[in-house]
Amino acid sequence: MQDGNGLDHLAGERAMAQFDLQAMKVYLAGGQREYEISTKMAQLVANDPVFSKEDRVRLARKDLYKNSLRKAGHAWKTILEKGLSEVEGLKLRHFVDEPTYTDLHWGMFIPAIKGQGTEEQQHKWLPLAYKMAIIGCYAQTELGHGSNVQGLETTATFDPTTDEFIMHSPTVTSTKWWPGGLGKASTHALVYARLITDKKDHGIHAFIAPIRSLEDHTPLPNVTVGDIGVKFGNGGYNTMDNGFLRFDHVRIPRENMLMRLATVTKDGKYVRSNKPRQLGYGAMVFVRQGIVIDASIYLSRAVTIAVRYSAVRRQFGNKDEPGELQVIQYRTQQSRLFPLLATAYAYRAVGFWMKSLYADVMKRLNDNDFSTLPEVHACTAGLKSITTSVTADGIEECRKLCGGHGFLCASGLPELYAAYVPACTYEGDNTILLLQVARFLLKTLSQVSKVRPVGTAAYLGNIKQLSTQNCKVSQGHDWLNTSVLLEAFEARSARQAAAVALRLAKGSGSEAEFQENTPELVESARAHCQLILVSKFIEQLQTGTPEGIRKQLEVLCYTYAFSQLIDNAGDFLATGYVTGNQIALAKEELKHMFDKIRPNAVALVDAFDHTDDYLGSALGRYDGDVYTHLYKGAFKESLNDTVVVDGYEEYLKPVLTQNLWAPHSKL
Ligand SMILES: CC/C=C\C/C=C\C/C=C\C/C=C\CC/C=C/C(=O)SCCNC(=O)CCNC(=O)[C@H](O)C(C)(C)COP(=O)(O)OP(=O)(O)OC[C@H]1O[C@@H](n2cnc3c(N)ncnc32)[C@H](O)[C@@H]1OP(=O)(O)O
Ligand SMILES: Cc1cc2nc3c(=O)[nH]c(=O)nc-3n(C[C@H](O)[C@H](O)[C@H](O)COP(=O)(O)OP(=O)(O)OC[C@H]3O[C@@H](n4cnc5c(N)ncnc54)[C@H](O)[C@@H]3O)c2cc1C
Repeated sequence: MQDGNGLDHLAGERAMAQFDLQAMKVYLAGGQREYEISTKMAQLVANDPVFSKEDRVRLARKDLYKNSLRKAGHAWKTILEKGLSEVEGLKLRHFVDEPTYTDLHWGMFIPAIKGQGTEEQQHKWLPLAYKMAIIGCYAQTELGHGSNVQGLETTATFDPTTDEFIMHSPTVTSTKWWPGGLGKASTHALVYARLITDKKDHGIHAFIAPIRSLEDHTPLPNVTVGDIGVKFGNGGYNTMDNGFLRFDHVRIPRENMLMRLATVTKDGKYVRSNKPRQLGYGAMVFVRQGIVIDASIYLSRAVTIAVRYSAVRRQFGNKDEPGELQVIQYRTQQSRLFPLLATAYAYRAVGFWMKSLYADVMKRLNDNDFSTLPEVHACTAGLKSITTSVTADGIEECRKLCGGHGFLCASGLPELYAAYVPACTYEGDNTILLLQVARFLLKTLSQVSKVRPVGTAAYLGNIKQLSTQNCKVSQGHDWLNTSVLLEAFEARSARQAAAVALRLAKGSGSEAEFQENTPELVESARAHCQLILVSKFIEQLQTGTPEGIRKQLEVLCYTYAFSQLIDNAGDFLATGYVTGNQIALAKEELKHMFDKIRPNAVALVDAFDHTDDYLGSALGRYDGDVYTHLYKGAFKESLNDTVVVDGYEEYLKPVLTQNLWAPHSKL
C-alpha cells in the first residue's frame, strides 16, 4: 500500500521479489474479506486528521489523554455514522493504534459478561455495553495481588435483609490497581472480589459495580477512583487511564453478581453450578489467545521498519563492489533481522490456529464438554508468554538494527516498544504463565500411562520412543524435512519435561522442592511452547497455502525452526538428542535460508501491508526516502520553534558572559 510521495527508493529491492505479493497480503490478512476490510479501515484512519499520531510523543499526559479520548469518541462516532460491522469497527480501532479504555470495554468487560453472566444478566447488560451507554473495565488486580488471583482481598458481603452485596476494600493492599479504563473513563467495573455469605468466604467471584454517575460522570458515593500515574516511555501506554478503586461499604443489588458459575439466592444460599470454576478466568483466556496475532502485528511493524531501513542504509564497502554496501547485505544484520521476520510470519500462522482452537473450546463449553480446557489454558498461557517476550525483545533488537536513528522517536520504534512491553506483564506475568504450562506438563506426564494426551500434548504419548531414539541427521539437507525437525523439537521438549518430572517424583513432593526446580520447569514449558509454534507453523503451511507463496513461506518456516534450534542449542544438546555437529549443519542451512530471503526481504515486509500512517516511522517509509524525512522531522521539534532557545536569557547567557571567575582556568 504505497502512500509515499512518488519516488520509490526501494524499487530495486521490490523488483527482486520472487513470490506473489498480493497473495501473500491476503494470506497474512487471514483471507480476501479480511484483507479488504483491513485496507478500507487503514485508509479511513490514515485519511482522517482526528486520528493523526503526529506529536503524540511530545504531548504532556493530560493533553495526551484528552486527545486519546477525542480519538476514541471519534472512532465510535465513525463506526455509528458509517454503520460499520463489528469486525470493521474492531479493525478501525486497531488502526487508530492507541491503547485506550475501549480495549478493555470490548476486550474484557463484554467477554466476561458473556462468559460468566446468566442469559438474563447478558440480556440486561450487553445491550447497554454494545451501544456504549455504559463503559466497563476489568477490575481484578489489586495493589497487593495480581498474579495470585486467589489472594485478592476486596470483599462482597451478602446482606439478605436488603438483598444487596456490600462491596468493600478492607486494606490498602485491597485497592484495585492497574485496570485499564478505570482511572477516568469507566462508568462500571467488573470487580473480582471474595464472596461472603453468612460469614463464609466462598472465594473469588465477579460483580458488576457502577462506579461513576451516568449523569455527570462523578464517582458514586463511597467510591474512590482515579488514575495510578505516568507509565514507562513517551506516549506508549500513557494514553490509557490505568486506575485505582476503593469501595467503602458500597451497596450493589444481588443481581449484579455474575451468576453463571455460582448463585446466591435471595435468602443468602450459595449454590455452585456443575461447571468448572476456572471458567471464571475465561476473559483472560480470550485475550491471551488474541495476543498471539497481536504479537505478530507488533513484531511485523518493527521488522518492516528495520528491513526497509537496512535496505536504504549504506555503510562501508568492499573492493569487489562499487559504492557502499546496504547494511542488509551484512551477514550479521541478516542473522539478527531475518529470524525476526520469520518469527512475525510464524506468529501470524499460529495466531490463526489459536483462533480456531479458541472457537473449538467455546463450542465444546457450550455443549458442557470441559475436557480440552486444561490444554487450551496451557496453550494460551504459554503462547501468550513466549510471543510477547520475543516480540518485546524483537522490537528492541529492531531499534538497535537501525543504529543511532533507531533511538529517535521519529523511527517509531521507541514508542512501539513502550506501548508493547507491558504485554509481558498484563494478562499474566510471563513467568507465572510458563509455570502454569509446566504444571500442565507434569500432570500430563503423571497420567500418561492411563490417559492418552491430546492436542498439543499428544507427542508426550510417545515419550518412550522420543527418549530413546536420537537425531539421524548426517548432512545439512537432512534437516530440510519437516518430520525430522518436528521430531527434534518433540524429543527435546519430552526429554526436558521428563527429566524435571523424574527429579520431582524422586523427591518428597514438598512445595520447597517444586520451587527449587522452577527454573527447569520454566525451561521445559518454554521448550513445549516452542514445539507448538514450530509444529503449528508447519501445519498451517501444509493446509491449503496458495502456490504463489508456498515456497517463500517454507523458507520462512525453516528459518524460524532453525533459528529456534540454534538459539536453544544448549537445551537440545543437553538432552542428548542432537550432537554439536548436527547443530553446525543446521547453522549452515540457516545461512542458505538467509540467501533465499535476501532478494525477497523488502517484499516480505511489504506483504504485512502497513501504511506509512500506521507505521509512523521515518525509517520505515514505503518509499525509503528516509533522510529527507528525518531532516524535515527535526523542524517539527518544539525546541526548534524559536531559533534562539527559550531559556537562553536566564540560563545560557550568564554562563557565556559571567566569565570573571573561572576557577578551573589556569590562564
Ligand atoms: C478484542 C480483544 C481480542 C483480543 C485481544 C488482543 C490483543 C490484546 C491486546 C491488548 C489487551 C488489552 C489490554 C490488556 C489489559 C490487561 C488486563 C489484565 O492484565 S487483566 C488481569 C490479568 N491477570 C492475570 O492474568 C493473573 C494471572 N494469574 C492467573 O491467571 C491465575 O490466578 C493463576 C493461574 C496464576 C493462579 O494459579 P492457581 O492459584 O494455581 O490457580 P487456581 O487455584 O485459581 O486454579 C488452579 C487450576 O486452574 C487452572 N487454571 C488456571 N487458570 C486457568 C484458566 N485461565 N483457564 C482454565 N484453567 C485455569 C490451573 O491450571 C489449575 O489447574 P489444575 O488444578 O492444576 O488442574
Ligand atoms: C499496562 C498494564 C495494564 C494492566 N491492565 C489490567 C487490567 O485491565 N485489569 C487488571 O485487573 N489488571 C491489569 N493489569 C495488572 C496485571 O494483570 C498484573 O500486573 C499482572 O498479572 C502481574 O501481576 P503482579 O503485578 O501481581 O506481579 P507479581 O506477581 O507481583 O510479579 C512480580 C515478580 O514476581 C514473580 N513471581 C510472582 N509470583 C511468583 C511465583 N509463584 N513463582 C515465581 N515467580 C513469581 C513474577 O514472575 C514477577 O517477576 C495491568 C498491568 C499492566 C502493566
